[in-house]
Amino acid sequence: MPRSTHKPDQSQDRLFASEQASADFRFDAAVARVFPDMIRRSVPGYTTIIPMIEVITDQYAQPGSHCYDLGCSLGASTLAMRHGIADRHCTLVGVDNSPDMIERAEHYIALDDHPLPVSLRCEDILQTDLQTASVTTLNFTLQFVPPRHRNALLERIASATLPGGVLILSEKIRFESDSEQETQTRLHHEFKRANGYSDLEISQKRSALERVLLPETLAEHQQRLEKCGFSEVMVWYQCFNFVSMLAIKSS
Ligand SMILES: C[S@@+](CC[C@H](N)C(=O)[O-])C[C@H]1O[C@@H](n2cnc3c(N)ncnc32)[C@H](O)[C@@H]1O
Ligand SMILES: O=C(O)C(=O)C[C@]1(C(=O)O)C=C[C@@H](O)C=C1
Repeated sequence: MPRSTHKPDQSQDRLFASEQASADFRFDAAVARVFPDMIRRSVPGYTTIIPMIEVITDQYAQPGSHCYDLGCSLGASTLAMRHGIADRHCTLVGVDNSPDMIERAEHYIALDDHPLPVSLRCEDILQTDLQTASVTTLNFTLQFVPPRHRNALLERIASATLPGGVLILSEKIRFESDSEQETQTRLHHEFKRANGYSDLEISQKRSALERVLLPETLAEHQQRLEKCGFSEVMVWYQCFNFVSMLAIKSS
């Protein structure tokens, strides 16, 4: 009998499949390698949110302004912004502090045949320079920023945003009501199960994220966005405990 030539798919997320000592989740080389598969199978609505970032960017990108994708990972949200900007003359910047993510993002961006340049910065979004912004995206990034730094970051984004400009903020949220928290978490875990994750994978990833992904309530997000200088805040998408908001600066 010939030996099987079947090779495991290196791009499939099996990172939590075998029993392991709990360590904090990090955006390292192993995560970067499987990230497209991981985020699609873990975040309900991710495959809807990405194309809608293009639609929203198309509505709000102002010629001559900057557009920022903060925590761009492999550039999925950056590319959606690039296509939304189309032929307007904007400066598109993707920022991530994981060198493993930025290295792979360079590759994905080069494969996307489009004339608008993308400038990638391997920097901390808490430090990166922001100016004359019309569209800024934080697609599942703020949740990883330590809570004590979130206010200053959003103030900096709001003050760099031009009148009529927007912030697209997607986050995992928690709920005030224990019963809703329990139900929405169960539904999220069912989504992961339906996407082929085992109970062991779900529980080990949950432990790894416990100290690094710190969700807040929708009310906390909305109040802070308004306090930081956005005049209108709305939820444009929600699936279970994952939401995306649009925060608009008045024109
Ligand atoms: C869930 S991923 C974002 C997914 C991506 N926006 C997308 O739509 O595919 C979060 C990213 O934020 C980055 N990140 C977290 N904290 C950061 C910080 N302080 N500065 C820069 N990047 C950060 C991580 O390295 C990671 O790549
Ligand atoms: O909350 C979870 O269980 C997740 O796996 C979510 C999440 C995220 O929201 O960013 C966590 C880490 C990875 O970036 C992919 C997905």
